[in-house]
Amino acid sequence: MHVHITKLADSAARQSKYIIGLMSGTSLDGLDIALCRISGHGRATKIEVLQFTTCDYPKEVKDKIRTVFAKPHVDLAYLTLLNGWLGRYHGQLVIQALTQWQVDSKDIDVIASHGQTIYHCPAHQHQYSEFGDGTLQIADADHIAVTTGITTLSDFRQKHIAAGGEGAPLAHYGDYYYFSSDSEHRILLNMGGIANLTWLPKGAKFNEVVCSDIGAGNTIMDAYMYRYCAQEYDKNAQLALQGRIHHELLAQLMSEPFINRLGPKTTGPEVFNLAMLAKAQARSGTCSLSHMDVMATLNAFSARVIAKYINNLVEDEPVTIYASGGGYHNPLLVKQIKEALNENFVLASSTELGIDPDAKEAVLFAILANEALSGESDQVQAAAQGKPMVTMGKVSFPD
Ligand SMILES: Nc1ncnc2c1ncn2[C@@H]1O[C@H](COP(=O)(O)OP(=O)(O)OP(=O)(O)O)[C@@H](O)[C@H]1O
Ligand SMILES: CC(=O)N[C@H]1[C@@H]2OC[C@@H](O2)[C@@H](O)[C@@H]1O[C@H](C)C(=O)O
Repeated sequence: MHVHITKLADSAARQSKYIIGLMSGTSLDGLDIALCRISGHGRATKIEVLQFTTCDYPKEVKDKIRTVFAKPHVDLAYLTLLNGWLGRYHGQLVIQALTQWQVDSKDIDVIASHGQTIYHCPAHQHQYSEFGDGTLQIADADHIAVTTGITTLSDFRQKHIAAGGEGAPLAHYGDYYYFSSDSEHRILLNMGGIANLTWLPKGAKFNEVVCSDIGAGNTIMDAYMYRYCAQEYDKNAQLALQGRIHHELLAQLMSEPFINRLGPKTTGPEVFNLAMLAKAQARSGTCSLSHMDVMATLNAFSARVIAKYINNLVEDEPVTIYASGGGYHNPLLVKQIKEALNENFVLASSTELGIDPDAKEAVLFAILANEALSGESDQVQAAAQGKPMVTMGKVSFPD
Protein backbone atom coordinates (compact mmCIF):
# COMPACT_ATOMS: atom_id res chain seq x y z
CA MET A 1 0.00 0.00 0.00
CA HIS A 2 1.23 3.53 -0.75
CA VAL A 3 2.71 5.20 2.32
CA HIS A 4 0.28 8.13 2.02
CA ILE A 5 -2.73 5.81 1.99
CA THR A 6 -1.40 4.13 5.15
CA LYS A 7 -0.83 7.52 6.80
CA LEU A 8 -4.31 8.70 5.86
CA ALA A 9 -5.84 5.49 7.21
CA ASP A 10 -3.91 6.03 10.47
CA SER A 11 -5.25 9.58 10.68
CA ALA A 12 -8.78 8.38 9.99
CA ALA A 13 -8.55 5.78 12.75
CA ARG A 14 -7.13 8.23 15.29
CA GLN A 15 -9.60 9.50 17.90
CA SER A 16 -8.22 13.04 17.71
CA LYS A 17 -6.88 14.73 14.56
CA TYR A 18 -5.15 18.00 13.73
CA ILE A 19 -6.89 19.52 10.73
CA ILE A 20 -6.24 22.91 9.16
CA GLY A 21 -9.37 24.49 7.63
CA LEU A 22 -8.81 27.04 4.85
CA MET A 23 -11.49 29.43 3.64
CA SER A 24 -11.25 32.21 1.10
CA GLY A 25 -14.75 33.58 0.68
CA THR A 26 -16.65 35.79 -1.73
CA SER A 27 -15.39 38.99 -0.05
CA LEU A 28 -11.84 38.31 -1.35
CA ASP A 29 -10.47 39.83 1.85
CA GLY A 30 -7.98 37.08 2.60
CA LEU A 31 -7.35 33.48 3.54
CA ASP A 32 -8.77 32.26 6.87
CA ILE A 33 -6.58 29.57 8.45
CA ALA A 34 -7.94 27.61 11.42
CA LEU A 35 -5.88 24.94 13.13
CA CYS A 36 -8.36 22.60 14.80
CA ARG A 37 -8.11 19.56 16.99
CA ILE A 38 -11.15 17.47 16.14
CA SER A 39 -12.28 14.30 17.80
CA GLY A 40 -15.28 12.09 17.22
CA HIS A 41 -17.53 12.56 14.21
CA GLY A 42 -21.13 13.27 13.31
CA ARG A 43 -23.09 14.72 16.22
CA ALA A 44 -20.36 13.56 18.62
CA THR A 45 -17.83 15.91 16.97
CA LYS A 46 -15.69 17.88 19.42
CA ILE A 47 -13.55 20.80 18.26
CA GLU A 48 -10.85 22.96 19.73
CA VAL A 49 -9.68 25.84 17.55
CA LEU A 50 -6.03 25.91 18.61
CA GLN A 51 -4.96 28.75 16.33
CA PHE A 52 -6.67 31.08 13.90
CA THR A 53 -5.49 33.81 11.58
CA THR A 54 -6.73 35.71 8.56
CA CYS A 55 -3.96 36.42 6.07
CA ASP A 56 -5.15 39.58 4.34
CA TYR A 57 -4.63 39.48 0.60
CA PRO A 58 -2.38 42.27 -0.69
CA LYS A 59 -3.94 44.37 -3.44
CA GLU A 60 -2.13 42.54 -6.25
CA VAL A 61 -3.58 39.19 -5.11
CA LYS A 62 -7.10 40.64 -4.90
CA ASP A 63 -6.64 42.12 -8.36
CA LYS A 64 -5.58 38.75 -9.76
CA ILE A 65 -8.72 37.10 -8.36
CA ARG A 66 -10.95 40.00 -9.43
CA THR A 67 -9.76 39.46 -13.02
CA VAL A 68 -11.81 36.25 -13.19
CA PHE A 69 -14.23 36.55 -10.25
CA ALA A 70 -17.99 36.15 -10.91
CA LYS A 71 -17.55 37.18 -14.55
CA PRO A 72 -19.44 35.52 -17.40
CA HIS A 73 -16.43 35.94 -19.75
CA VAL A 74 -12.80 35.45 -18.73
CA ASP A 75 -9.39 34.84 -20.28
CA LEU A 76 -9.04 31.06 -20.01
CA ALA A 77 -5.25 31.16 -20.05
CA TYR A 78 -5.32 33.52 -17.06
CA LEU A 79 -7.80 31.34 -15.15
CA THR A 80 -5.78 28.19 -15.87
CA LEU A 81 -2.60 29.78 -14.58
CA LEU A 82 -4.25 31.37 -11.55
CA ASN A 83 -5.65 28.00 -10.43
CA GLY A 84 -2.20 26.55 -9.68
CA TRP A 85 -0.67 29.87 -8.62
CA LEU A 86 -3.34 30.46 -5.97
CA GLY A 87 -2.89 26.91 -4.67
CA ARG A 88 0.84 27.52 -4.21
CA TYR A 89 0.12 30.92 -2.63
CA HIS A 90 -2.33 29.37 -0.13
CA GLY A 91 0.28 26.70 0.60
CA GLN A 92 2.88 29.37 1.37
CA LEU A 93 0.45 31.16 3.70
CA VAL A 94 -0.10 27.89 5.58
CA ILE A 95 3.67 27.38 5.99
CA GLN A 96 4.00 30.96 7.22
CA ALA A 97 1.20 30.45 9.79
CA LEU A 98 2.66 27.15 11.02
CA THR A 99 6.07 28.78 11.46
CA GLN A 100 4.51 31.62 13.43
CA TRP A 101 2.60 29.18 15.63
CA GLN A 102 5.72 26.98 16.01
CA VAL A 103 3.78 23.95 14.81
CA ASP A 104 5.55 21.21 12.85
CA SER A 105 3.80 20.39 9.56
CA LYS A 106 4.40 16.68 10.32
CA ASP A 107 1.91 16.97 13.19
CA ILE A 108 -0.93 18.00 10.87
CA ASP A 109 -3.14 15.16 9.63
CA VAL A 110 -4.70 17.01 6.71
CA ILE A 111 -5.52 20.41 5.29
CA ALA A 112 -9.17 21.01 4.33
CA SER A 113 -9.18 23.62 1.57
CA HIS A 114 -12.33 25.30 0.31
CA GLY A 115 -10.50 27.16 -2.46
CA GLN A 116 -11.70 30.36 -4.07
CA THR A 117 -15.15 30.38 -5.60
CA ILE A 118 -14.84 31.93 -9.04
CA TYR A 119 -18.36 31.31 -10.29
CA HIS A 120 -21.47 29.85 -8.72
CA CYS A 121 -24.08 28.79 -11.17
CA PRO A 122 -27.19 27.05 -9.77
CA ALA A 123 -29.75 26.03 -12.39
CA HIS A 124 -32.07 28.93 -11.52
CA GLN A 125 -29.29 31.40 -12.29
CA HIS A 126 -28.34 30.41 -15.86
CA GLN A 127 -30.02 29.99 -19.22
CA TYR A 128 -28.46 26.70 -20.36
CA SER A 129 -31.39 24.35 -19.86
CA GLU A 130 -29.36 21.25 -20.79
CA PHE A 131 -27.14 21.73 -17.73
CA GLY A 132 -28.09 21.58 -14.07
CA ASP A 133 -26.25 23.18 -11.17
CA GLY A 134 -22.59 24.17 -11.33
CA THR A 135 -19.93 25.85 -9.23
CA LEU A 136 -16.20 26.45 -9.65
CA GLN A 137 -13.56 26.77 -6.93
CA ILE A 138 -9.89 27.27 -7.75
CA ALA A 139 -6.53 27.14 -5.86
CA ASP A 140 -5.74 23.59 -6.86
CA ALA A 141 -5.00 21.36 -3.88
CA ASP A 142 -2.19 19.37 -5.54
CA HIS A 143 -0.26 22.62 -5.38
CA ILE A 144 -1.19 23.15 -1.72
CA ALA A 145 -0.14 19.59 -0.85
CA VAL A 146 3.19 19.78 -2.69
CA THR A 147 3.98 23.25 -1.28
CA THR A 148 3.19 22.30 2.34
CA GLY A 149 4.04 18.60 2.37
CA ILE A 150 0.62 18.01 3.94
CA THR A 151 -2.12 15.82 2.44
CA THR A 152 -4.96 18.10 1.39
CA LEU A 153 -8.68 17.54 0.94
CA SER A 154 -10.40 20.02 -1.37
CA ASP A 155 -13.14 20.80 -3.88
CA PHE A 156 -15.92 19.86 -1.45
CA ARG A 157 -18.77 21.28 -3.51
CA GLN A 158 -18.67 19.03 -6.59
CA LYS A 159 -19.77 15.88 -4.75
CA HIS A 160 -22.72 17.79 -3.33
CA ILE A 161 -23.84 18.69 -6.85
CA ALA A 162 -23.07 15.18 -8.17
CA ALA A 163 -25.41 13.80 -5.50
CA GLY A 164 -28.28 16.20 -6.16
CA GLY A 165 -27.45 19.40 -4.22
CA GLU A 166 -26.66 22.91 -5.48
CA GLY A 167 -23.06 22.78 -4.20
CA ALA A 168 -23.93 25.16 -1.33
CA PRO A 169 -24.50 26.00 1.43
CA LEU A 170 -22.38 23.23 2.91
CA ALA A 171 -22.78 24.78 6.37
CA HIS A 172 -25.76 22.42 6.73
CA TYR A 173 -23.41 19.57 7.69
CA GLY A 174 -21.00 21.19 10.15
CA ASP A 175 -23.74 23.33 11.72
CA TYR A 176 -25.87 20.24 12.30
CA TYR A 177 -23.01 18.11 13.65
CA TYR A 178 -21.44 20.68 15.90
CA PHE A 179 -24.01 23.35 16.76
CA SER A 180 -27.37 21.59 16.99
CA SER A 181 -28.96 21.33 20.41
CA ASP A 182 -31.67 19.24 22.05
CA SER A 183 -32.66 22.07 24.37
CA GLU A 184 -32.53 25.27 22.31
CA HIS A 185 -33.85 26.36 18.91
CA ARG A 186 -30.83 27.79 17.09
CA ILE A 187 -30.04 29.69 13.93
CA LEU A 188 -26.46 29.88 12.72
CA LEU A 189 -26.32 33.09 10.68
CA ASN A 190 -23.23 33.84 8.59
CA MET A 191 -22.86 37.36 7.23
CA GLY A 192 -20.09 37.15 4.67
CA GLY A 193 -20.24 38.50 1.12
CA ILE A 194 -23.42 36.47 0.85
CA ALA A 195 -25.56 35.92 3.95
CA ASN A 196 -26.65 32.38 4.70
CA LEU A 197 -28.20 30.56 7.62
CA THR A 198 -28.85 27.19 9.14
CA TRP A 199 -32.09 26.74 11.08
CA LEU A 200 -31.64 24.05 13.73
CA PRO A 201 -34.92 23.41 15.56
CA LYS A 202 -34.13 21.79 18.91
CA GLY A 203 -33.71 18.03 18.62
CA ALA A 204 -34.01 18.21 14.80
CA LYS A 205 -32.81 15.37 12.60
CA PHE A 206 -30.56 16.15 9.63
CA ASN A 207 -33.54 16.16 7.26
CA GLU A 208 -35.40 18.71 9.39
CA VAL A 209 -32.60 21.25 9.29
CA VAL A 210 -32.99 24.15 6.85
CA CYS A 211 -29.84 25.64 5.36
CA SER A 212 -30.04 28.33 2.73
CA ASP A 213 -28.43 31.40 1.25
CA ILE A 214 -30.46 34.52 1.98
CA GLY A 215 -29.06 37.21 -0.32
CA ALA A 216 -26.46 39.97 -0.13
CA GLY A 217 -24.50 40.23 3.10
CA ASN A 218 -21.63 42.63 2.37
CA THR A 219 -21.02 41.93 -1.30
CA ILE A 220 -22.80 44.89 -2.92
CA MET A 221 -21.65 47.29 -0.19
CA ASP A 222 -18.04 46.13 -0.69
CA ALA A 223 -18.26 46.41 -4.48
CA TYR A 224 -19.73 49.92 -4.19
CA MET A 225 -17.02 51.09 -1.76
CA TYR A 226 -14.31 49.67 -4.01
CA ARG A 227 -15.68 51.19 -7.23
CA TYR A 228 -16.76 54.63 -5.98
CA CYS A 229 -14.95 55.32 -2.69
CA ALA A 230 -11.54 53.67 -3.23
CA GLN A 231 -11.95 51.55 -0.09
CA GLU A 232 -12.30 47.81 0.41
CA TYR A 233 -15.36 48.12 2.65
CA ASP A 234 -17.33 50.58 4.77
CA LYS A 235 -15.41 50.13 8.03
CA ASN A 236 -17.79 50.26 11.02
CA ALA A 237 -20.43 51.60 8.58
CA GLN A 238 -18.84 55.06 8.79
CA LEU A 239 -20.28 56.14 5.44
CA ALA A 240 -23.66 54.43 5.75
CA LEU A 241 -24.19 56.01 9.18
CA GLN A 242 -24.02 59.47 7.60
CA GLY A 243 -26.62 58.70 4.95
CA ARG A 244 -30.38 58.28 4.78
CA ILE A 245 -32.26 55.24 3.54
CA HIS A 246 -33.98 55.89 0.20
CA HIS A 247 -37.19 53.91 0.47
CA GLU A 248 -38.02 53.72 -3.24
CA LEU A 249 -34.53 52.38 -4.02
CA LEU A 250 -34.86 49.95 -1.12
CA ALA A 251 -38.20 48.70 -2.48
CA GLN A 252 -36.64 48.16 -5.91
CA LEU A 253 -33.75 46.20 -4.38
CA MET A 254 -36.20 44.11 -2.36
CA SER A 255 -37.99 43.15 -5.61
CA GLU A 256 -35.00 41.05 -6.81
CA PRO A 257 -36.60 37.66 -7.66
CA PHE A 258 -34.05 35.62 -5.62
CA ILE A 259 -35.24 37.27 -2.41
CA ASN A 260 -38.80 36.16 -2.91
CA ARG A 261 -37.82 32.69 -4.08
CA LEU A 262 -38.61 29.92 -1.60
CA GLY A 263 -35.57 28.36 0.12
CA PRO A 264 -33.38 26.42 0.39
CA LYS A 265 -31.61 28.30 -2.38
CA THR A 266 -28.12 29.49 -3.25
CA THR A 267 -26.70 32.51 -4.98
CA GLY A 268 -23.61 34.70 -5.25
CA PRO A 269 -22.11 37.96 -6.48
CA GLU A 270 -23.13 36.83 -9.98
CA VAL A 271 -26.59 38.18 -8.98
CA PHE A 272 -25.92 40.56 -6.08
CA ASN A 273 -23.63 43.09 -7.75
CA LEU A 274 -23.33 46.66 -8.99
CA ALA A 275 -25.31 45.87 -12.16
CA MET A 276 -28.26 44.85 -9.98
CA LEU A 277 -27.90 48.09 -8.00
CA ALA A 278 -27.70 50.19 -11.18
CA LYS A 279 -30.94 48.65 -12.49
CA ALA A 280 -32.70 49.30 -9.17
CA GLN A 281 -31.43 52.90 -9.22
CA ALA A 282 -32.67 53.39 -12.78
CA ARG A 283 -36.13 52.02 -11.90
CA SER A 284 -36.38 54.22 -8.80
CA GLY A 285 -34.93 57.35 -10.43
CA THR A 286 -32.11 57.47 -7.88
CA CYS A 287 -29.05 57.40 -10.15
CA SER A 288 -27.63 60.59 -8.66
CA LEU A 289 -28.04 59.64 -5.00
CA SER A 290 -25.04 60.51 -2.78
CA HIS A 291 -22.61 57.73 -1.84
CA MET A 292 -23.68 57.92 1.79
CA ASP A 293 -27.37 57.53 0.93
CA VAL A 294 -26.63 54.60 -1.38
CA MET A 295 -24.58 52.93 1.36
CA ALA A 296 -27.27 53.59 3.98
CA THR A 297 -29.81 52.00 1.65
CA LEU A 298 -27.59 49.00 0.82
CA ASN A 299 -26.97 48.42 4.52
CA ALA A 300 -30.72 48.52 5.21
CA PHE A 301 -31.27 46.18 2.25
CA SER A 302 -28.97 43.48 3.67
CA ALA A 303 -30.49 43.85 7.15
CA ARG A 304 -34.10 43.66 5.96
CA VAL A 305 -33.54 40.67 3.70
CA ILE A 306 -31.85 38.76 6.53
CA ALA A 307 -34.52 39.66 9.09
CA LYS A 308 -37.36 38.88 6.67
CA TYR A 309 -36.02 35.39 5.98
CA ILE A 310 -35.55 34.68 9.69
CA ASN A 311 -38.96 36.07 10.72
CA ASN A 312 -40.61 33.70 8.25
CA LEU A 313 -38.93 30.61 9.69
CA VAL A 314 -40.75 30.31 13.00
CA GLU A 315 -43.37 32.46 14.68
CA ASP A 316 -43.58 32.28 18.45
CA GLU A 317 -40.92 30.01 19.88
CA PRO A 318 -37.79 31.57 21.40
CA VAL A 319 -34.79 31.15 19.07
CA THR A 320 -31.16 32.18 19.61
CA ILE A 321 -29.29 33.37 16.53
CA TYR A 322 -25.53 32.81 16.63
CA ALA A 323 -23.95 35.15 14.11
CA SER A 324 -20.61 34.89 12.34
CA GLY A 325 -18.82 36.38 9.33
CA GLY A 326 -17.39 39.86 8.75
CA GLY A 327 -20.84 41.50 8.67
CA TYR A 328 -21.06 40.88 12.41
CA HIS A 329 -18.44 43.64 12.78
CA ASN A 330 -20.71 46.12 11.00
CA PRO A 331 -22.53 47.91 13.85
CA LEU A 332 -25.25 49.43 11.67
CA LEU A 333 -26.03 46.12 9.99
CA VAL A 334 -26.32 44.37 13.34
CA LYS A 335 -28.46 47.17 14.82
CA GLN A 336 -30.86 47.14 11.88
CA ILE A 337 -31.18 43.35 11.92
CA LYS A 338 -32.01 43.46 15.65
CA GLU A 339 -34.63 46.16 15.06
CA ALA A 340 -36.29 44.22 12.24
CA LEU A 341 -36.39 40.82 13.97
CA ASN A 342 -39.53 39.61 15.71
CA GLU A 343 -39.40 39.51 19.51
CA ASN A 344 -38.85 35.76 19.76
CA PHE A 345 -35.32 36.05 18.32
CA VAL A 346 -32.18 36.93 20.28
CA LEU A 347 -29.05 37.80 18.33
CA ALA A 348 -25.76 36.55 19.79
CA SER A 349 -22.34 35.66 18.39
CA SER A 350 -20.94 32.22 17.57
CA THR A 351 -18.31 33.01 20.24
CA GLU A 352 -20.96 31.95 22.75
CA LEU A 353 -20.75 28.46 21.26
CA GLY A 354 -16.96 28.53 21.41
CA ILE A 355 -16.18 29.50 17.81
CA ASP A 356 -14.70 32.88 16.77
CA PRO A 357 -17.15 34.44 14.24
CA ASP A 358 -14.29 35.05 11.79
CA ALA A 359 -13.05 31.45 12.01
CA LYS A 360 -16.38 29.69 11.64
CA GLU A 361 -16.37 28.94 7.91
CA ALA A 362 -12.77 27.65 7.95
CA VAL A 363 -13.74 25.39 10.85
CA LEU A 364 -16.73 24.09 8.86
CA PHE A 365 -14.41 22.76 6.16
CA ALA A 366 -12.19 21.12 8.78
CA ILE A 367 -15.35 19.36 10.02
CA LEU A 368 -16.18 18.21 6.48
CA ALA A 369 -12.66 16.77 6.09
CA ASN A 370 -13.04 15.01 9.44
CA GLU A 371 -16.29 13.46 8.19
CA ALA A 372 -14.64 12.38 4.92
CA LEU A 373 -11.98 10.56 6.94
CA SER A 374 -13.93 9.26 9.92
CA GLY A 375 -17.66 9.68 9.28
CA GLU A 376 -19.85 6.61 9.18
CA SER A 377 -20.98 5.24 5.86
CA ASP A 378 -24.42 4.23 7.14
CA GLN A 379 -25.24 7.95 7.24
CA VAL A 380 -25.13 7.84 3.45
CA GLN A 381 -28.54 6.16 3.65
CA ALA A 382 -30.08 9.21 5.31
CA ALA A 383 -30.17 11.37 2.16
CA ALA A 384 -32.55 14.31 2.23
CA GLN A 385 -33.98 15.88 -0.91
CA GLY A 386 -31.39 18.26 -2.32
CA LYS A 387 -29.18 17.83 0.76
CA PRO A 388 -27.28 14.65 0.00
CA MET A 389 -25.61 12.87 2.91
CA VAL A 390 -22.35 12.14 1.15
CA THR A 391 -18.69 12.43 2.02
CA MET A 392 -17.11 15.43 0.36
CA GLY A 393 -13.56 16.35 -0.58
CA LYS A 394 -10.91 15.03 -2.99
CA VAL A 395 -7.53 13.87 -1.75
CA SER A 396 -4.21 15.37 -2.89
CA PHE A 397 -1.01 13.76 -1.64
CA PRO A 398 2.18 15.81 -1.26
CA ASP A 399 4.39 13.56 -3.43
N1 LIG B 1 -15.37 46.55 11.04
C1 LIG B 1 -16.15 46.24 9.99
N2 LIG B 1 -17.13 47.10 9.61
C2 LIG B 1 -17.92 46.83 8.56
N3 LIG B 1 -17.82 45.72 7.80
C3 LIG B 1 -16.86 44.82 8.14
C4 LIG B 1 -15.99 45.03 9.25
N4 LIG B 1 -15.15 43.96 9.32
C5 LIG B 1 -15.49 43.13 8.29
N5 LIG B 1 -16.51 43.64 7.57
C6 LIG B 1 -17.14 43.08 6.36
O1 LIG B 1 -16.93 41.70 6.32
C7 LIG B 1 -16.39 41.32 5.04
C8 LIG B 1 -15.61 40.04 5.18
O2 LIG B 1 -16.49 39.05 5.65
P1 LIG B 1 -16.16 37.50 5.55
O3 LIG B 1 -14.69 37.30 5.64
O4 LIG B 1 -17.03 36.81 6.51
O5 LIG B 1 -16.65 37.19 4.08
P2 LIG B 1 -16.39 35.91 3.18
O6 LIG B 1 -16.10 34.73 4.04
O7 LIG B 1 -15.37 36.30 2.18
O8 LIG B 1 -17.80 35.76 2.44
P3 LIG B 1 -18.71 34.45 2.17
O9 LIG B 1 -19.06 33.89 3.51
O10 LIG B 1 -19.86 34.99 1.43
O11 LIG B 1 -17.87 33.54 1.34
C9 LIG B 1 -15.61 42.53 4.60
O12 LIG B 1 -15.42 42.56 3.21
C10 LIG B 1 -16.52 43.66 5.10
O13 LIG B 1 -17.55 43.91 4.20
C1 LIG C 1 -20.52 28.82 -3.93
C2 LIG C 1 -19.99 29.41 -2.68
O1 LIG C 1 -18.81 29.57 -2.50
N1 LIG C 1 -20.90 29.75 -1.76
C3 LIG C 1 -20.52 30.31 -0.45
C4 LIG C 1 -20.85 31.79 -0.41
O2 LIG C 1 -20.49 32.34 0.85
C5 LIG C 1 -21.64 32.28 1.70
C6 LIG C 1 -22.66 31.57 0.87
O3 LIG C 1 -22.26 31.95 -0.44
C7 LIG C 1 -22.55 30.02 1.02
O4 LIG C 1 -23.53 29.42 0.18
C8 LIG C 1 -21.20 29.47 0.60
O5 LIG C 1 -20.27 29.27 1.64
C9 LIG C 1 -20.56 28.62 2.85
C10 LIG C 1 -19.29 28.35 3.59
C11 LIG C 1 -21.35 27.31 2.71
O6 LIG C 1 -21.23 26.59 1.74
O7 LIG C 1 -22.05 26.99 3.68
